[in-house]
Amino acid sequence: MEQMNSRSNKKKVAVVGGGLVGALNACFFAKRGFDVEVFETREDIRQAKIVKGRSINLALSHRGRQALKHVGMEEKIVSQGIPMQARMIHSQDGKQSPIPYGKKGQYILSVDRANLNKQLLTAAETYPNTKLNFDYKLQDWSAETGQMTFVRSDGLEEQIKADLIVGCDGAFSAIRKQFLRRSRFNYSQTYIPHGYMELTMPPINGEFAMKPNYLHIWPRNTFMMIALPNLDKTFTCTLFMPFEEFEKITTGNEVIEFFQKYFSDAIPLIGVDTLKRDYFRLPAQAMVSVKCTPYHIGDKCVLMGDAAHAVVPFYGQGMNAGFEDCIVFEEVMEQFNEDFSAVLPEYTRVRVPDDHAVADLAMYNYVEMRAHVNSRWFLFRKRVDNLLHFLMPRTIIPLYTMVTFTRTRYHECVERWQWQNKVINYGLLVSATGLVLGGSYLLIKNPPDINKLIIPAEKMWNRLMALRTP
Ligand SMILES: Cc1cc2nc3c(=O)[nH]c(=O)nc-3n(C[C@H](O)[C@H](O)[C@H](O)COP(=O)(O)OP(=O)(O)OC[C@H]3O[C@@H](n4cnc5c(N)ncnc54)[C@H](O)[C@@H]3O)c2cc1C
Ligand SMILES: Cc1cnn(-c2ccc(OCc3ccccc3)c(C(=O)O)c2)c1-c1ccc(Cl)c(F)c1
Repeated sequence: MEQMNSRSNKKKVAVVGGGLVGALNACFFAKRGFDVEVFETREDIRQAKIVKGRSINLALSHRGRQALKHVGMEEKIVSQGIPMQARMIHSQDGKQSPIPYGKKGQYILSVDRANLNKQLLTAAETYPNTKLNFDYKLQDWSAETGQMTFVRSDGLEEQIKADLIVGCDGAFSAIRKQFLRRSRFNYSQTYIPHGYMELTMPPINGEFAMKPNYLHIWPRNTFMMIALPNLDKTFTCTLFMPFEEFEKITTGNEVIEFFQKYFSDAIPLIGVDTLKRDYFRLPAQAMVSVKCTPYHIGDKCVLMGDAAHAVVPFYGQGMNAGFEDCIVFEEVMEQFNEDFSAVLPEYTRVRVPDDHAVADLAMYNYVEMRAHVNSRWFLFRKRVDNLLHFLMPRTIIPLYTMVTFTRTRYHECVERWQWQNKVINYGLLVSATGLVLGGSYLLIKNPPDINKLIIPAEKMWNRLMALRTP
């Protein structure tokens, strides 16, 4: 049965995918008065019990909040999130070191993924010109006619047409498949060797097991773990580790041995039995990075969110970038007066460099943290970042601050970070040179009495020898 757009003179927009970005996008288009229909393959999660295999909570930061603000959802979502004002770095010896993110107002929020998705779906549904369709799986679609074929769980097919198709169907997008059949569509995907597993840290005596207003990080080079707080006073711990390491651990005792070696302080907080049980609840999940361009086909279809740019989660920006996609598209719609034939190519031109930059940043972070970052290095880097920013607040802005607490375009964050690194390296070179020249000048001007030097050195040597155990 073909459904034509006959309900209003406004064009019909079909949002494929009712996840985080699709649900938010529906609000953006509905707010503009379009005739919006959302098609989601899953059942309505507001009636379902648990959404298996998805990260349970997420870090929401400035970019995502600005998008929520545009549709009047920021306050509601922020009120249901838990602020994380600093990182809490867990060293291997169990020491915990807080490092603030910046000024008082600079914090990220731990938000529940399922709750956020439900709230956004309900917000979309409040618009009279929006309809949500669940159990609609996109099978195929035509770029020429804008006709989509959906299959239902009873096997029935349904053809539906729209003036604009917005692909928000995630990293393994069915909408994107049509793009892959076309020439001059550039696409790359990378699965990283690490997987992730989520473990729950229960409350202790009804209270959070750790300080709640922190992003807890256990950086162990190859292995990393983070913990974000939940409103029910649990923490969701995410363990990142190469799949081959996950596969080596096959018994409960091996889980405990592994945690004893790398995350010993977490064992009493998660609990031995909980740890042994949760570790085998679900297998480790894969992480993929997807980059593609262009994001549009003609004036018919545009990709947003993970369908356009799935990123590895080592910067906490995937959802924030997808939410920012919605703002950028909105800005271009305003600029080109909703003329899709102009809006879509301009959206690709403007947004691709930034989404590729955040994908590269996330991958860079993954490589950097896996290779170099243990707790000592993490602390050192962040303290240096914060000190330089304190000394030269307008010249040196930590990369993480630009990405997380501003709407500076992602690609400009990278450019500025590269420029700042040059300034810092140049400054270090000049100071090192000054030290060497100054030191040499002083040595030449007032040469030391070598005899005095020799005696202390001799005395030091004798002391060292005396320390030697027989
Ligand atoms: C471990 C992990 C931790 C993360 N942490 C963070 C974080 O801290 N902060 C952050 O900003 N981001 C984070 N992310 C990234 C974030 O989860 C994603 O960027 C975000 O979910 C993307 O939203 P989306 O709507 O584009 O895609 P999805 O959330 O994947 O939604 C896609 C929707 O489309 C539906 N769908 C799929 N195929 C079809 C079809 N054929 N027909 C109809 N519907 C379909 C799906 O059912 C789903 O509902 C994390 C990701 C992972 C894996
Ligand atoms: C979910 C979420 C939200 N933000 N971040 C995040 C990411 C990177 C960071 O620093 C990079 C760096 C630290 C030290 C040296 C170089 C780079 C910081 C920080 O500065 O606190 C915070 C994460 C996150 C996600 C996964 C892992 Cl594994 C992780 F550790 C944290």
